[in-house]
Amino acid sequence: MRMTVIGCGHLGATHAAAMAEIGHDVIGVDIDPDKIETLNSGRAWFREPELDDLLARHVGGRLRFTTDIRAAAEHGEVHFIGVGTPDLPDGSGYDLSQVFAAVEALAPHLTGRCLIVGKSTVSVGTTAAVRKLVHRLAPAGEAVEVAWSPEFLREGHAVADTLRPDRIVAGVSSPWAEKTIREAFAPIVDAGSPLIVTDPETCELVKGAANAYLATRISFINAMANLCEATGADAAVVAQAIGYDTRIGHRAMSPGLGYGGGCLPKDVRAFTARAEELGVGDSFAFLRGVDAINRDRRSRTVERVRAVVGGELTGKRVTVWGAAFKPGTDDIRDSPALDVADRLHDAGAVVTVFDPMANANARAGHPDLAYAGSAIEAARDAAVVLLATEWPQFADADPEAVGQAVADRVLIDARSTIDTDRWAMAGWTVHRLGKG
Ligand SMILES: NC(=O)C1=CN([C@@H]2O[C@H](COP(=O)(O)OP(=O)(O)OC[C@H]3O[C@@H](n4cnc5c(N)ncnc54)[C@H](O)[C@@H]3O)[C@@H](O)[C@H]2O)C=CC1
Ligand SMILES: O=C(O)[C@H]1O[C@H](OP(=O)(O)OP(=O)(O)OC[C@H]2O[C@@H](n3ccc(=O)[nH]c3=O)[C@H](O)[C@@H]2O)[C@H](O)[C@@H](O)[C@@H]1O
Repeated sequence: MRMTVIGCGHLGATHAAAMAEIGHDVIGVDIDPDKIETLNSGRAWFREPELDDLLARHVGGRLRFTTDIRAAAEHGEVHFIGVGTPDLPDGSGYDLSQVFAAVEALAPHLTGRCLIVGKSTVSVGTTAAVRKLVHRLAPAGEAVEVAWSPEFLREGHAVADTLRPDRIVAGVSSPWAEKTIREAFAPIVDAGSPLIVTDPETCELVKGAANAYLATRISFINAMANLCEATGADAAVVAQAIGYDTRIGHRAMSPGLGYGGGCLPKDVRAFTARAEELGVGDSFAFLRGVDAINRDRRSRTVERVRAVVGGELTGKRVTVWGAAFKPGTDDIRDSPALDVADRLHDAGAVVTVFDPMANANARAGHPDLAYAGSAIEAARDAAVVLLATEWPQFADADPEAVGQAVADRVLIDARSTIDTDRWAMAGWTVHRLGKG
């Protein structure tokens, strides 16, 4: 099929490359010429495992990128929308301006039958609003249909999650839209991923529900972490023990510093705001708690560092291992690690950060912090090392080699990832968040 993907960021560039991989003829569109130039050279403008291989394989063949929305409009039978949907600064919902700008740019060039498929995360009711706009602006009128098929990929696993998703969900309004979506995703469905076809409202709510539920699990175990820290108990063991119940499971249950990134935090807030707008805010009041617990973990982490260095941060050398919001990416959007690093810096600590992938983005966005080229270099003369992003190379680091760099062998594991005994054998005092 001939397809376009509008918005070539973490979601869109990955989706475009994956659609080419399964045999479609794809044009990716973005408003940022620098991103387009990088993508047309066969690599992504951000770090994502496997993505550059796919881009290198297909760019110049059945995949190309452009800023020319008109050319793209003429090319596509299916137009995916993958632009950003940040939350509004006052937390009252999504800022949908990128979605509406993309549709306003695309629709006037649509002169024949085609399907617009939203992939961006939006609140319930957005498909209907987009459909109305499209029918007003497109010369082909109602021959242009609008469906939604939200994305569930995780950064760091984006390619695998797109090519072999746990499920695909599509919200459609006609048999033709369903048939077109089935054709678009056929190779993925044939390989075993279930495709759930539903109405657009249910589909929009599936995405909101999934992220709200994942965030709730993480905040639940972090509320347990608060309780464990107050009682001398161990939240990691609680998570492990309850997780053996197959109804509960072990994933998205790791206690520590809490969730960050460009999605879970804003999606929880926007979902809650939309429920309030629709008069069912009381049913989702607990999600305000989920968000509050998550924010509080960052404050508690700062306080733990302060306590460990003796109550006064001014002039104390603190190493922060990690800047990305999670391992496997250079994405620093709403990164818990950098938020804590900033707060430590603001409280007078001398903070040095190292991240295996995200140093450059962190330096650009947080220029007041100091950065090092390796985990050991970052630890030089430190009074405490804070492991803030769960990169495996931090857990695997040689405690003796790091020990020779630091002033004091004191480590705070904010991600429940360190083998405490191994570090203790090398003379380290290890504090683990979630353990009293
Ligand atoms: N990053 C992720 O892991 C996932 C993201 N999502 C959702 O996907 C959407 C996109 O997120 P990301 O890819 O992370 O954002 P991003 O910020 O990486 O990418 C958005 C892209 O859209 C481009 N853009 C903005 N306005 C445009 C327009 N009018 N026309 C064409 N391009 C335009 C931007 O230049 C940027 O390259 C959001 O709704 C997000 O919640 C959903 C699942 C996973
Ligand atoms: O809508 C989205 O954009 C995506 O949001 C998340 O994906 P992602 O943000 O890439 O990362 P996760 O692996 O879910 O981690 C999010 C945050 O939670 C933290 N986390 C994760 C798991 C855990 O047990 N504890 C915990 O604190 C991570 O460190 C990270 O900061 C969802 O997992 C995806 O399914 C979804 O598509």
